[in-house]
Amino acid sequence: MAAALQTLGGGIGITLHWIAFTPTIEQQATEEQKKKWLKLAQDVAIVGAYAQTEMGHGTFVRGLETTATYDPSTQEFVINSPTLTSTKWWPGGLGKTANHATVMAQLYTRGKCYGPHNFMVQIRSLENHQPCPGVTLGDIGPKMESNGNDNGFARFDHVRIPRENMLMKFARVEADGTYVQPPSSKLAYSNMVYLRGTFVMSAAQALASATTIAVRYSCVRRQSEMKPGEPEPQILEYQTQQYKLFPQLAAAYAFWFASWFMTQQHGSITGSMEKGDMSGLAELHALSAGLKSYTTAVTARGIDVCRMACGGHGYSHASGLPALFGGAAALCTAEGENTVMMLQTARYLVKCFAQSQAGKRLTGTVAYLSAVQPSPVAGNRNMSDLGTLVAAFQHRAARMVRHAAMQMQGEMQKGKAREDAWNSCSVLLIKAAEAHVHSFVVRNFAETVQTVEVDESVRAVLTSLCQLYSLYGITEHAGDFLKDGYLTGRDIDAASSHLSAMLARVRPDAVALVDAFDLHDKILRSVLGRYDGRVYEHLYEWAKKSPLNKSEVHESYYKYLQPFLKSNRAKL
Ligand SMILES: CC(C)(COP(=O)(O)OP(=O)(O)OC[C@H]1O[C@@H](n2cnc3c(N)ncnc32)[C@H](O)[C@@H]1OP(=O)(O)O)[C@@H](O)C(=O)NCCC(=O)NCCSC(=O)/C=C/CC(=O)O
Ligand SMILES: Cc1cc2nc3c(=O)[nH]c(=O)nc-3n(C[C@H](O)[C@H](O)[C@H](O)COP(=O)(O)OP(=O)(O)OC[C@H]3O[C@@H](n4cnc5c(N)ncnc54)[C@H](O)[C@@H]3O)c2cc1C
Repeated sequence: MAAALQTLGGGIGITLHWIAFTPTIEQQATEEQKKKWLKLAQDVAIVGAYAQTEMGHGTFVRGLETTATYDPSTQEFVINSPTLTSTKWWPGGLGKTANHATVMAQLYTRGKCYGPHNFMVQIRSLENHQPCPGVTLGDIGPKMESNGNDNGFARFDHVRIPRENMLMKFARVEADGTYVQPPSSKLAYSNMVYLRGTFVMSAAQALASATTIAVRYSCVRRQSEMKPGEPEPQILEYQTQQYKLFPQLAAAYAFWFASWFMTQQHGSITGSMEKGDMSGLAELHALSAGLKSYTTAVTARGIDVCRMACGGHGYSHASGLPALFGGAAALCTAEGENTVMMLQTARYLVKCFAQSQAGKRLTGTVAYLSAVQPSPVAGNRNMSDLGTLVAAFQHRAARMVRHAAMQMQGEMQKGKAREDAWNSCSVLLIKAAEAHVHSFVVRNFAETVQTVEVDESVRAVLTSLCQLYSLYGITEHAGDFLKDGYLTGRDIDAASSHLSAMLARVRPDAVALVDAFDLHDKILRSVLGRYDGRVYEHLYEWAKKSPLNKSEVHESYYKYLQPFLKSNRAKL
């Protein structure tokens, strides 16, 4: 049943039940509370939404307005939406599907506010699905994509819930209203860290789908003449088509491997946190925020490149690419707007840079910041060597982090407040954080292809893909590498020619590389990306099913066109 509903997910907004509501119970509820709600959620005996964002606040969680005020006389929390802008707005499934929600609200007890905490609130009757007393619900209306999901709104008019409905794994309120501090105030945000980590895999899968569609179609589609008189070639024979698609294909693999690392990191750091060791939380937050931001942004752009690479048929919903793009675009905003997330990573990098300046040896994904950076040397580097490529990306990131941090320090030395110095350097900070995440993705890609247990012939293909991804990044951001002379013009030229060679080397394996994603036609939902390649027959069948083709002469002719034509002809 649960599995069936999981597949139904895209239809009635149950997706967030699985990816946000249930994990929030797992991560924020006590063992006692899990006994009460977790199995109900896992068996879909209740359906939940993750209700955090409000009409007036999504990014700034500390600014949320919904209140949860503790009443010791009845040992209840009173959930209230005090203003219009406090209306919960956007949560998936909230409009019509969910009968429960974890509601993020400002906790008040004994007249003091302790910030945002999660509360379990039943929002609809389990008998007739009507909204519970004091709860107003609805759908927020059509969106860019994913209109099968009822992203909804909710207002609470002094709704009373038992004290035990506060998710109390970390922070607690005792029966008399005493607030018990959590080990870290940010543990209330831990489910967002988890969800951001899952977005990295969502991005990888979306880019894998788009490249599967575009590469397969590029082998079916023949167009133009490469040489006069010769048959029209597959469009994948054009170097420009390879230059559009293969870097996206390489990025799909790179992000897939990055999501493996993210999942492993999340498991080990949250495992340590369970034992009270919070030391890894800051790195986990910075990595998940940066990777989520970087991979979703590259994926959204990459899917649109794949759409354009399929010409007119790419613009048709038959291709599946517009829907993929709409879904990926949402990933750039949901679960932490990308700019804000990348600034969180920048905040961590500036902090680490200051620590390394004070002599601390850095570890983890920022270790390279305290490594002695090789001084810029003349060209003649081996630009096809993965070690050389990884070092170049780390040098670029370290230089940009140092530059942004020093720029900020300079602003403060001129007398600017820290917050003003931060704001006036935030474009530099974003670029430095992006360079940092990019260098992590390249390093992780290189380490994975060198260590993953595969046949050597497969390793060779993956190595070419990793070189292609890295060389594409260097040529696309050449200025960053040239700025301090670490790479020379000759190195960049060498990178470009190696990139061309990699395009040709990947070409014979391109279809195998997308087939390896093993995405069934039912998942791809694309006429252009069909496994059997029978595009044109199925494109025609698909078009014939268009609702407009139900009648030979559409009713709009009689209503609008016929009178319009008639009146125009009468004037002749
Ligand atoms: C933008 C945020 C992070 C700001 O939070 P705030 O409390 O204001 O923190 P500061 O920026 O002041 O930093 C203070 C301090 O806290 C650290 N920190 C922040 N967040 C975390 C965290 N999650 N884990 C650990 N540590 C954290 C930060 O690093 C600072 O540490 P210092 O040592 O430097 O002092 C916050 O408002 C935020 O997360 N906003 C985004 C909201 C969001 O993600 N909403 C998602 C809603 S659910 C959703 O969209 C679902 C979608 C599903 C779908 O569609 O599929
Ligand atoms: C498809 C979809 C599904 C969603 N599902 C859910 C859900 O299930 N549950 C839920 O609770 N929420 C959900 N959301 C809401 C989502 O989490 C928020 O929209 C997101 O966190 C962005 O917040 P916002 O809308 O307030 O954007 P804003 O923060 O208002 O962004 C507007 C602009 O302000 C900029 N900005 C904001 N703060 C800063 C800053 N400090 N520094 C620099 N620039 C800044 C941003 O970069 C952006 O350019 C969903 C949203 C979408 C699109």
